[in-house]
Amino acid sequence: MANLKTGEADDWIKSLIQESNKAKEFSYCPYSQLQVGSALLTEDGKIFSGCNVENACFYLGLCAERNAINKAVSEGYRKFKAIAVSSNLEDRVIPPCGACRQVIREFGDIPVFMTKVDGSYTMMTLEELLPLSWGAEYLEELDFPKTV
Ligand SMILES: O=c1ccn([C@H]2C[C@H](O)[C@@H](CO)O2)c(=O)[nH]1
Ligand SMILES: [Zn+2]
Repeated sequence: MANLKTGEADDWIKSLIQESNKAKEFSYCPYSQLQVGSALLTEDGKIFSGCNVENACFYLGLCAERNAINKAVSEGYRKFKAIAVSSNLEDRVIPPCGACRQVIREFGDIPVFMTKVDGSYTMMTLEELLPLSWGAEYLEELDFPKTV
C-alpha cells in the first residue's frame, strides 16, 4: 500500500505550493476549464513553475508538470528535490497523469506534493505513484548508446 503523508507544511513546501498556485493563474485551458499549476524545486533551491497549455487540437495540450520540467531542463537544471501540483478544483488534490509521472521519473524519485486550494496536500513519492517504472537503466542493459 502507498505511504500517504498529509499535514502541516514546512516552509519550503509552503513556498513550492505557493508558486504552483501562482502558476495556475496563467493556465490556458479554454477546453477543460481546469487550471493547473506546477512548481519544481531544483537541488540548489531554484523554483521553476509551469501551467497547463491546451490546444484546439486537443492532444497537443501539455500538462503543467511537464511545462515546469521542460522550462527547468531548458535552462540547464536536471537535479530536482520536489514537485508540487495545484489546480482550481475546490475539494480534491490533483494527481499527475501517467505521462507526467514518466517524465518526472526520468529525473529521479522525488516527492510529489498534490495540493488542494486551501494549501493542504497529499505527498507521495514518484516511486509510489509509478512503481516498477521504465527508465534509462533498462536501456543500458540493452546496450543502447550512453546518454550525455
Ligand atoms: O496533473 C495534471 C492533470 C491534468 N492537467 C491538465 C491537462 C489538461 O489541460 C487539463 C484537463 O485534463 O488538466 C495537468 O496539467 N496536470
Ligand atoms: Zn500530465
